[in-house]
Amino acid sequence: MQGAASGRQGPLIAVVGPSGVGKDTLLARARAALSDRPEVLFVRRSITRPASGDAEEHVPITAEAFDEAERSGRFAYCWRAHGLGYGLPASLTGHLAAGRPAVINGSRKVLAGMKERFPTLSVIQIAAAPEVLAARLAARGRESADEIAARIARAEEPLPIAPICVIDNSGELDQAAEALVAAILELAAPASR
Ligand SMILES: Nc1ncnc2c1ncn2[C@@H]1O[C@H](COP(=O)(O)OP(=O)(O)O)[C@@H](O)[C@H]1O
Ligand SMILES: O=P(O)(O)OC[C@H]1O[C@H](OP(=O)(O)OP(=O)(O)O)[C@H](O)[C@@H]1O
Repeated sequence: MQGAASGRQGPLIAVVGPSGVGKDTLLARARAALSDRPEVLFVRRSITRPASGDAEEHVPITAEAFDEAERSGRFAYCWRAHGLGYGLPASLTGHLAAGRPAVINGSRKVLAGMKERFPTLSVIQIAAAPEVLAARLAARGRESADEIAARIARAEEPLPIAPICVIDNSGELDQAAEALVAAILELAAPASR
């Protein structure tokens, strides 16, 4: 509780990168690897998408319920992308206020606004070659061909905030997962020491 005593917010760690790069798969690995560090919160997002059995176990929410939750301030933060709404639970605010670290799957395009809201935000970027992304999205089978094309078109968008590191997930999942765990631990350390 050192962070709470000193008034310092815990680190908020956003893992970002284009669709298909492996964010959710890597986050699931990292969460399992850090199960002995319960103070590191892996945030469960509300998304206006039905549960799909993919690597992210999000909370499905209707568009109407999302709008209402946004209006009444029941998200710590929320955004829209790819025609969907994404919300972070209000409980995140208290977790950070207690000086504890949290990890989210973030959107590249809202990083600047998120940094204003959460000054302790750090960014970890995941990268992979565009042809790898296209193959993975097709194999994942969650989006239509048109939706996949739109997501690939956004693959090269620049980040509004410089990442503290870039992890290449074009190859072996194990290697990239190890790098992500190391990066999270380094960022999480000051608040949990
Ligand atoms: N290093 C990897 N090697 C092979 N397949 C991977 C790797 N990383 C992720 N995948 C697969 O690629 C697809 C997209 O991964 P996902 O975690 O859903 O990406 P994102 O959350 O960034 O869209 C999934 O089917 C996943 O199993
Ligand atoms: O602005 P962007 O960086 O493109 O990101 C937009 C949104 O898309 C991703 O989520 P989603 O679960 O819909 O997609 P993904 O798993 O294919 O990345 C990501 O986590 C963001 O919430």
